[in-house]
Amino acid sequence: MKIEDLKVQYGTEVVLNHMNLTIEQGQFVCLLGPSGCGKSTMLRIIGELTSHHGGEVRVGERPTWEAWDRLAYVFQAPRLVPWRNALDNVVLGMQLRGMPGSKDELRQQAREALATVDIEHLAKRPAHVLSGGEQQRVAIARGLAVKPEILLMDEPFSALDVQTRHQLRDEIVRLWERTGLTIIFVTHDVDEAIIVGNRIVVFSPKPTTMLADIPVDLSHPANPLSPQFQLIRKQIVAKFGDDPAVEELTESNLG
Ligand SMILES: Nc1ncnc2c1ncn2[C@@H]1O[C@H](COP(=O)(O)OP(=O)(O)OP(=O)(O)O)[C@@H](O)[C@H]1O
Repeated sequence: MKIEDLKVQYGTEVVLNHMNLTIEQGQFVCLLGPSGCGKSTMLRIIGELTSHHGGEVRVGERPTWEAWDRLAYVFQAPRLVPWRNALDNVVLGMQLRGMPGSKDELRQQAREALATVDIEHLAKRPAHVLSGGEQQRVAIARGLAVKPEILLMDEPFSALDVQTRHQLRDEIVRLWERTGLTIIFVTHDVDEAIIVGNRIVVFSPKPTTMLADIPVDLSHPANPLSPQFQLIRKQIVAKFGDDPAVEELTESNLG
């Protein structure tokens, strides 16, 4: 996936300008930066949910509007149909994508996607009675069921309680290691970025620039108590100097 000279402007405000980013297949890339710097905007552009005003975004050889079938999105809120059960929410996602197969075949694939996130046993439960963590697992299963090459995740765990957030971080890392998926993960939490990502792209506060592109050569999920973790943390925090944005990024939610 390649972003070249990207520009996004709303009215007179330029949110992103001259942004370049190349992501290789199989990377787990965290886009880290303070509120309002344009992380979600960049993700939405990759996912073709919003348009840009300059530059190019390509997935493989194709522009994003031709590559939508290679991408899946997981939002901060699970966005399930509340009266449908978990399985049928996943099937709906597949149907909206126009995936081929009979209803039974789609259901079987949906069941497999639920099993990937350990909630096959909840398949028949209506979405509105599921816990927040269970709902987010359904949302991840819905994303996986369309068999994407790139999973786009926009602060997917930030609305969850601490324990569930930790569990899902571990699970997404295991899933990434098992599947070789490319994951692009937006967060404003420096610890979360180091725990899950094998590469961290650090955005400055507005006017937004890329402050750093940091490889995380740790075994994942990374252990926050390890000296290597703390070293990378220091490296990121130093990029912000005295900027007050650093407080937001380091408000630890490690629990
Ligand atoms: N459709 C839009 N119209 C006008 N302004 C927009 C639009 N979409 C985003 N913006 C503005 O662009 C800036 C970047 O927003 P974005 O949501 O990408 O930030 P972010 O880094 O993801 O922040 P957060 O972590 O708070 O979600 C913000 O100032 C936002 O108000």
